[in-house]
Amino acid sequence: MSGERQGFVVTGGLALLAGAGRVIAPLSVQHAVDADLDPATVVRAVAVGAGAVLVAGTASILLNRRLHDQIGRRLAGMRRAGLRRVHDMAASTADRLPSADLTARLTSDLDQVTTFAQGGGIQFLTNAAQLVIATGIMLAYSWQLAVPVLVLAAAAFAVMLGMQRVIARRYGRARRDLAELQGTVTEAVLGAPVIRSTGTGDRTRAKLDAAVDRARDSLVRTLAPLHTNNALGELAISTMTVTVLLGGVWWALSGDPDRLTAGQVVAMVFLVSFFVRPLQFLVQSLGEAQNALTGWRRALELITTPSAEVHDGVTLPDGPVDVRVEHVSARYGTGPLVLHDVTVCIRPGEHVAVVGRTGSGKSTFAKLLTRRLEPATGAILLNGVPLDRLTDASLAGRVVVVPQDPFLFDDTIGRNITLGLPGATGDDALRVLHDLGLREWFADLPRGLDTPVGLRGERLSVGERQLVALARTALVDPDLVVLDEATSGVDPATDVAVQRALAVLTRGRTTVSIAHRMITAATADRVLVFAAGRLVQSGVHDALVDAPGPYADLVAAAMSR
Ligand SMILES: Nc1ncnc2c1ncn2[C@@H]1O[C@H](COP(=O)(O)OP(=O)(O)OP(=O)(O)O)[C@@H](O)[C@H]1O
Repeated sequence: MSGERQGFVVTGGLALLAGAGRVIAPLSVQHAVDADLDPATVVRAVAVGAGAVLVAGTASILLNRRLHDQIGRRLAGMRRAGLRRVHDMAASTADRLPSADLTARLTSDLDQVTTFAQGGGIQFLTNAAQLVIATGIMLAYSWQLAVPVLVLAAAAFAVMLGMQRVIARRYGRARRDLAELQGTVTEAVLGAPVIRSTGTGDRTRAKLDAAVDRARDSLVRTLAPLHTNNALGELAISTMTVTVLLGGVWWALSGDPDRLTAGQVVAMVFLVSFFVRPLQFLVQSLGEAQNALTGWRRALELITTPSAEVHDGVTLPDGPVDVRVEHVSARYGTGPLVLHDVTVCIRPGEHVAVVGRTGSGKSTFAKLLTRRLEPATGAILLNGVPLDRLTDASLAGRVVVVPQDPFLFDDTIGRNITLGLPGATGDDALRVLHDLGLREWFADLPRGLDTPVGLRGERLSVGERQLVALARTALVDPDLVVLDEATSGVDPATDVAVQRALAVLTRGRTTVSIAHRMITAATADRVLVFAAGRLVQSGVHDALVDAPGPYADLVAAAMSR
């Protein structure tokens, strides 16, 4: 037997023991009653009953421990795998991927599974076992009394199930209203300065009040079916008890030789409640079980989404990188094409500046080069190898992106610079800062390399964050740099430092700069001009600026600012 199957058998066995232990009590009572409460039989019955309770309790504890342990381990594994997938997706896609949403969804899905499995799930198992055993004993005692009980139970089950669906629907509505309330509160808190400065406090308060009222109303609406269901359970128990009692007594009086003994009638009455309570519980927790199952399925779906990482591809051939873009067009998701039929070659060591109006497709072009977006048509080749066949491992450190606002980890400047190169030391960081002409900037730092940058680098300005990212990039010594120039928040002194560092970094290295300032375009080897998703001009600054066309217009617009 495989380990997993053996595990199921042990779990099932423990659940049966726990369920059976509870059902022994009515049997003991029956023996005691049928022996006319003979002291010896009563003592024996009590001893058996006590033993059964002990066995049921122990089985329950063992089952609890076992399930807690196994479920905990399995869910932790799923959480790890799921978060890894979210991280991979965030690193390898340019779509506006709601990674935070995915993480929140995974967390709540798995929490749902945990809550059910560790709480209701264990009870679900023992109650199911109890239901099966109680049914078996009732049928063994008297099918004549058991059948009406089962018919009544089936009817009660059907009604309770229908009611449960209503409850689930109303709970769903309540959950949506609560989420909306949460969203409204978050918006009001985050937008507080805007709300105050625009004098729209009253409107916000009214919106908040309405959201609170909606959430309260929909929560209240769940109560009526909930109470009805509980009442239905009680009604079912009473009806069945009366049926068994009246039926048993009437039968006893009929003088039928097969009639039940007094003890058996009493035991049947007990069994009815041992039968209906679990039924009620099962119906009530069916919704939770369904939610848990949906959560489990959604988490699995996320975990098994194929990874975009390339492990078994080709290694990027050594040396400076040449880039060939052949008839490439691109789109986001299922949206329209935002880049059309772009063809361009970038020589090894060439510094190309990409310019164009906002929305013209510059960043999309950069994302394509760094494999954060797949071309819809056409191909991109690095050193003659299609980009989608290059392994992630061979691209790491050789193709590097410097975003507009680089991400820094909550650590020191030194460690943020050295993190890309395993084994790099503070001396390496100092050397690279020196090479990039950043010693002066560095000298002004309060604690040198040990200066903490804060969460996401918030203690540094955008320009300074770019300086750290440029130093990090220079230390890794990549063959292709794709740089998105910062558009704002860079003071003149830092700007000079950035330009100086850039000049060193791009020297002899294939570089694609998304240039937001004309100075960057003017100092690049070549300028690519994009307009409405098309590459409309390509050439050196001096030649383009003198010819009438989009580039000359852009330069003129920049000068008139
Ligand atoms: N993640 C995305 N999902 C959907 N559409 C996008 C996404 N990113 C960009 N776009 C769309 O693609 C087009 C090109 O955008 P892109 O960001 O490449 O332009 P850009 O020239 O870099 O602009 P900017 O200078 O403002 O950054 C635009 O119409 C934009 O709305």
